[in-house]
Amino acid sequence: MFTLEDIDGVEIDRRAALYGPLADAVRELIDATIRTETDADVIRDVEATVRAATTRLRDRQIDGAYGVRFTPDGTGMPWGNAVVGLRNPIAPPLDIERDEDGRHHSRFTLGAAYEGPPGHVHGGVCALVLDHLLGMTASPGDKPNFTGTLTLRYRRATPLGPLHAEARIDRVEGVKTFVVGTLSDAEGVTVEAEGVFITPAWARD
Ligand SMILES: CCCCC/C=C\C/C=C\C/C=C\C/C=C\CCCC(=O)SCCNC(=O)CCNC(=O)[C@H](O)C(C)(C)COP(=O)(O)OP(=O)(O)OC[C@H]1O[C@@H](n2cnc3c(N)ncnc32)[C@H](O)[C@@H]1OP(=O)(O)O
Repeated sequence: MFTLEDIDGVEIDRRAALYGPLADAVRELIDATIRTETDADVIRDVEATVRAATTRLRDRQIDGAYGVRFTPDGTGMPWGNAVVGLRNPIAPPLDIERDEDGRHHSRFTLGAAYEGPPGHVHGGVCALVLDHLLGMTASPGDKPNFTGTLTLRYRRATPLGPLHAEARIDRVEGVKTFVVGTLSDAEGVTVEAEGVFITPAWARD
Protein backbone atom coordinates (compact mmCIF):
# COMPACT_ATOMS: atom_id res chain seq x y z
CA MET A 1 0.00 0.00 0.00
CA PHE A 2 2.85 2.38 0.85
CA THR A 3 5.87 1.88 -1.41
CA LEU A 4 9.53 2.58 -0.72
CA GLU A 5 11.32 4.69 -3.32
CA ASP A 6 15.09 4.39 -2.85
CA ILE A 7 16.12 7.93 -3.81
CA ASP A 8 17.85 10.82 -2.02
CA GLY A 9 16.88 14.46 -1.49
CA VAL A 10 18.68 15.63 -4.63
CA GLU A 11 16.65 13.23 -6.77
CA ILE A 12 13.39 14.22 -5.02
CA ASP A 13 14.17 17.89 -5.78
CA ARG A 14 15.00 17.05 -9.41
CA ARG A 15 11.70 15.21 -9.87
CA ALA A 16 9.71 17.91 -8.08
CA ALA A 17 11.26 20.56 -10.35
CA LEU A 18 10.41 18.44 -13.41
CA TYR A 19 6.84 17.37 -12.66
CA GLY A 20 5.61 20.27 -10.49
CA PRO A 21 5.60 22.86 -13.29
CA LEU A 22 3.82 20.39 -15.62
CA ALA A 23 1.02 19.93 -13.08
CA ASP A 24 0.86 23.74 -12.57
CA ALA A 25 0.53 24.22 -16.34
CA VAL A 26 -2.31 21.66 -16.52
CA ARG A 27 -4.06 23.38 -13.58
CA GLU A 28 -3.94 26.61 -15.60
CA LEU A 29 -5.28 24.66 -18.60
CA ILE A 30 -8.22 23.36 -16.54
CA ASP A 31 -9.09 26.88 -15.41
CA ALA A 32 -8.77 28.25 -18.96
CA THR A 33 -10.89 25.38 -20.34
CA ILE A 34 -13.73 26.33 -18.00
CA ARG A 35 -13.48 30.07 -18.63
CA THR A 36 -12.46 30.53 -22.28
CA GLU A 37 -14.72 32.35 -24.72
CA THR A 38 -12.26 32.32 -27.59
CA ASP A 39 -13.19 31.43 -31.19
CA ALA A 40 -14.48 27.95 -32.07
CA ASP A 41 -11.61 27.22 -34.46
CA VAL A 42 -9.09 28.07 -31.73
CA ILE A 43 -10.86 25.71 -29.34
CA ARG A 44 -10.77 22.83 -31.90
CA ASP A 45 -7.08 23.55 -32.52
CA VAL A 46 -6.25 23.58 -28.80
CA GLU A 47 -8.20 20.32 -28.33
CA ALA A 48 -5.96 18.66 -30.96
CA THR A 49 -2.84 20.09 -29.29
CA VAL A 50 -3.91 18.78 -25.89
CA ARG A 51 -4.71 15.33 -27.30
CA ALA A 52 -1.27 15.24 -28.96
CA ALA A 53 0.42 16.26 -25.69
CA THR A 54 -1.46 13.49 -23.83
CA THR A 55 -0.29 10.91 -26.39
CA ARG A 56 3.33 12.04 -25.89
CA LEU A 57 3.08 11.74 -22.09
CA ARG A 58 1.53 8.27 -22.37
CA ASP A 59 4.51 7.12 -24.44
CA ARG A 60 5.89 5.72 -21.16
CA GLN A 61 3.77 5.58 -18.02
CA ILE A 62 3.29 3.51 -14.85
CA ASP A 63 0.55 0.91 -14.48
CA GLY A 64 -2.34 2.20 -12.38
CA ALA A 65 -2.24 5.06 -9.89
CA TYR A 66 0.85 6.75 -8.45
CA GLY A 67 0.56 5.31 -4.93
CA VAL A 68 1.91 6.79 -1.72
CA ARG A 69 5.69 6.55 -1.85
CA PHE A 70 8.24 7.05 0.91
CA THR A 71 12.01 7.42 0.72
CA PRO A 72 14.38 5.61 3.15
CA ASP A 73 14.62 8.73 5.38
CA GLY A 74 10.81 8.81 5.73
CA THR A 75 10.10 11.64 3.29
CA GLY A 76 6.57 11.20 1.93
CA MET A 77 5.87 11.52 -1.78
CA PRO A 78 2.05 11.37 -2.08
CA TRP A 79 2.40 13.04 -5.47
CA GLY A 80 -0.79 11.60 -6.98
CA ASN A 81 -2.92 12.58 -3.97
CA ALA A 82 -6.17 14.41 -4.78
CA VAL A 83 -5.52 17.15 -2.19
CA VAL A 84 -1.76 17.60 -1.87
CA GLY A 85 -0.40 15.77 -4.94
CA LEU A 86 2.50 17.64 -6.57
CA ARG A 87 1.87 15.72 -9.81
CA ASN A 88 -1.92 15.91 -9.63
CA PRO A 89 -3.43 18.89 -11.51
CA ILE A 90 -6.83 18.38 -9.87
CA ALA A 91 -5.23 18.82 -6.42
CA PRO A 92 -5.36 22.55 -5.48
CA PRO A 93 -2.65 21.56 -4.11
CA LEU A 94 -2.64 22.23 -0.37
CA ASP A 95 0.61 23.00 1.41
CA ILE A 96 -0.06 21.80 4.98
CA GLU A 97 1.94 23.13 7.91
CA ARG A 98 2.24 21.49 11.32
CA ASP A 99 2.66 23.54 14.51
CA GLU A 100 4.66 22.40 17.55
CA ASP A 101 1.39 21.57 19.33
CA GLY A 102 0.25 19.24 16.52
CA ARG A 103 -2.24 21.67 15.01
CA HIS A 104 -2.27 21.49 11.20
CA HIS A 105 -3.27 24.36 8.94
CA SER A 106 -3.16 25.50 5.34
CA ARG A 107 -3.83 28.62 3.27
CA PHE A 108 -4.86 27.94 -0.32
CA THR A 109 -7.02 29.24 -3.13
CA LEU A 110 -9.86 27.39 -4.83
CA GLY A 111 -10.83 28.67 -8.28
CA ALA A 112 -13.37 27.87 -10.98
CA ALA A 113 -12.50 24.15 -11.07
CA TYR A 114 -14.00 23.65 -7.60
CA GLU A 115 -17.36 25.35 -8.09
CA GLY A 116 -20.65 23.97 -6.77
CA PRO A 117 -23.23 26.66 -6.05
CA PRO A 118 -22.58 29.70 -8.30
CA GLY A 119 -19.33 31.39 -7.23
CA HIS A 120 -18.94 29.01 -4.30
CA VAL A 121 -17.01 25.86 -3.43
CA HIS A 122 -18.68 22.51 -4.06
CA GLY A 123 -19.69 20.89 -0.75
CA GLY A 124 -17.86 17.70 -1.71
CA VAL A 125 -14.68 19.67 -2.29
CA CYS A 126 -14.98 21.19 1.20
CA ALA A 127 -15.27 17.60 2.49
CA LEU A 128 -12.27 16.50 0.39
CA VAL A 129 -10.03 19.22 1.79
CA LEU A 130 -11.17 18.74 5.39
CA ASP A 131 -10.94 14.94 5.19
CA HIS A 132 -7.34 15.16 4.14
CA LEU A 133 -6.34 17.86 6.63
CA LEU A 134 -8.03 16.06 9.54
CA GLY A 135 -6.48 12.76 8.35
CA MET A 136 -2.99 14.28 8.37
CA THR A 137 -3.64 15.73 11.83
CA ALA A 138 -4.74 12.30 13.07
CA SER A 139 -1.62 10.63 11.67
CA PRO A 140 1.34 12.58 13.15
CA GLY A 141 3.77 9.68 13.36
CA ASP A 142 4.53 6.87 10.96
CA LYS A 143 1.16 5.22 11.64
CA PRO A 144 -1.66 6.00 9.18
CA ASN A 145 -5.14 6.58 10.54
CA PHE A 146 -8.01 6.21 8.08
CA THR A 147 -11.25 8.12 8.05
CA GLY A 148 -13.95 6.06 9.80
CA THR A 149 -16.58 8.78 10.10
CA LEU A 150 -16.44 12.39 8.93
CA THR A 151 -19.19 14.80 10.02
CA LEU A 152 -19.54 18.26 8.50
CA ARG A 153 -21.68 21.24 9.37
CA TYR A 154 -21.95 23.69 6.48
CA ARG A 155 -22.62 26.98 8.31
CA ARG A 156 -22.69 29.14 5.19
CA ALA A 157 -21.59 28.87 1.57
CA THR A 158 -17.81 28.95 1.04
CA PRO A 159 -16.85 31.50 -1.64
CA LEU A 160 -14.30 30.59 -4.32
CA GLY A 161 -11.01 32.39 -3.65
CA PRO A 162 -8.49 32.47 -0.79
CA LEU A 163 -9.34 30.12 2.10
CA HIS A 164 -7.87 28.80 5.31
CA ALA A 165 -8.31 25.42 7.00
CA GLU A 166 -7.07 24.13 10.32
CA ALA A 167 -7.43 21.04 12.48
CA ARG A 168 -6.37 19.63 15.85
CA ILE A 169 -6.66 16.37 17.75
CA ASP A 170 -9.50 16.52 20.28
CA ARG A 171 -8.78 13.17 21.96
CA VAL A 172 -7.42 9.67 21.41
CA GLU A 173 -9.29 6.57 22.59
CA GLY A 174 -7.37 3.37 21.77
CA VAL A 175 -7.28 2.96 17.98
CA LYS A 176 -9.64 5.92 17.49
CA THR A 177 -8.39 9.50 17.10
CA PHE A 178 -11.03 12.23 17.25
CA VAL A 179 -10.11 15.33 15.26
CA VAL A 180 -11.90 18.67 14.84
CA GLY A 181 -11.32 21.34 12.23
CA THR A 182 -12.69 24.24 10.26
CA LEU A 183 -12.70 25.75 6.79
CA SER A 184 -12.81 29.56 6.71
CA ASP A 185 -12.85 32.55 4.39
CA ALA A 186 -11.79 36.09 5.37
CA GLU A 187 -15.12 36.58 7.19
CA GLY A 188 -14.74 33.51 9.41
CA VAL A 189 -15.73 29.84 9.59
CA THR A 190 -17.83 28.39 6.74
CA VAL A 191 -17.61 24.65 7.53
CA GLU A 192 -17.02 22.82 10.82
CA ALA A 193 -15.73 19.25 10.74
CA GLU A 194 -15.24 16.43 13.18
CA GLY A 195 -13.85 13.06 12.29
CA VAL A 196 -13.09 9.69 13.81
CA PHE A 197 -9.84 8.34 12.37
CA ILE A 198 -8.99 4.72 13.01
CA THR A 199 -5.73 2.79 12.91
CA PRO A 200 -6.36 -0.12 10.52
CA ALA A 201 -5.87 -3.61 12.00
CA TRP A 202 -2.65 -4.20 9.99
CA ALA A 203 -0.99 -1.09 11.53
CA ARG A 204 -1.93 -1.76 15.18
CA ASP A 205 0.75 -2.64 17.79
C1 LIG B 1 -4.70 7.23 4.03
C2 LIG B 1 -4.47 7.46 2.56
C3 LIG B 1 -3.07 7.93 2.30
C4 LIG B 1 -2.98 9.40 2.02
C5 LIG B 1 -1.62 9.84 2.44
C6 LIG B 1 -1.21 11.11 1.89
C7 LIG B 1 -0.16 11.81 2.39
C8 LIG B 1 0.45 11.67 3.72
C9 LIG B 1 1.08 10.39 3.98
C10 LIG B 1 0.93 9.73 5.15
C11 LIG B 1 -0.07 10.06 6.19
C12 LIG B 1 -1.04 8.99 6.25
C13 LIG B 1 -2.41 9.14 6.27
C14 LIG B 1 -3.22 10.38 6.59
C15 LIG B 1 -3.48 11.30 5.49
C16 LIG B 1 -4.66 11.51 4.86
C17 LIG B 1 -5.88 10.76 5.16
C18 LIG B 1 -6.91 10.95 4.13
C19 LIG B 1 -8.17 10.33 4.63
C20 LIG B 1 -8.66 9.24 3.74
O1 LIG B 1 -9.03 9.50 2.66
S1 LIG B 1 -8.69 7.62 4.33
C21 LIG B 1 -9.65 6.80 3.10
C22 LIG B 1 -11.12 6.71 3.47
N1 LIG B 1 -11.32 5.76 4.53
C23 LIG B 1 -11.33 4.43 4.32
O2 LIG B 1 -11.20 3.96 3.22
C24 LIG B 1 -11.53 3.56 5.55
C25 LIG B 1 -12.16 2.23 5.17
N2 LIG B 1 -12.43 1.48 6.38
C26 LIG B 1 -11.46 0.78 7.05
O3 LIG B 1 -10.34 0.63 6.58
C27 LIG B 1 -11.82 0.19 8.37
O4 LIG B 1 -13.19 -0.09 8.42
C28 LIG B 1 -11.43 1.12 9.55
C29 LIG B 1 -9.89 1.30 9.55
C30 LIG B 1 -12.12 2.50 9.46
C31 LIG B 1 -11.85 0.47 10.85
O5 LIG B 1 -11.16 -0.74 10.97
P1 LIG B 1 -11.90 -2.00 11.52
O6 LIG B 1 -13.18 -2.16 10.75
O7 LIG B 1 -10.95 -3.15 11.56
O8 LIG B 1 -12.20 -1.47 12.99
P2 LIG B 1 -12.58 -2.32 14.28
O9 LIG B 1 -13.76 -3.20 13.98
O10 LIG B 1 -11.34 -2.97 14.81
O11 LIG B 1 -13.06 -1.17 15.27
C32 LIG B 1 -12.12 -0.41 16.03
C33 LIG B 1 -12.92 0.69 16.73
O12 LIG B 1 -13.33 1.67 15.73
C34 LIG B 1 -14.76 1.79 15.70
N3 LIG B 1 -15.14 1.96 14.29
C35 LIG B 1 -14.99 1.09 13.28
N4 LIG B 1 -15.37 1.60 12.13
C36 LIG B 1 -15.76 2.87 12.40
C37 LIG B 1 -16.24 3.93 11.61
N5 LIG B 1 -16.37 3.79 10.28
N6 LIG B 1 -16.55 5.10 12.20
C38 LIG B 1 -16.40 5.26 13.53
N7 LIG B 1 -15.94 4.29 14.36
C39 LIG B 1 -15.63 3.10 13.79
C40 LIG B 1 -15.28 0.50 16.29
O13 LIG B 1 -16.56 0.69 16.86
C41 LIG B 1 -14.22 0.21 17.34
O14 LIG B 1 -14.46 1.06 18.46
P3 LIG B 1 -14.31 0.49 19.95
O15 LIG B 1 -12.89 0.07 20.10
O16 LIG B 1 -14.67 1.64 20.84
O17 LIG B 1 -15.25 -0.66 20.04
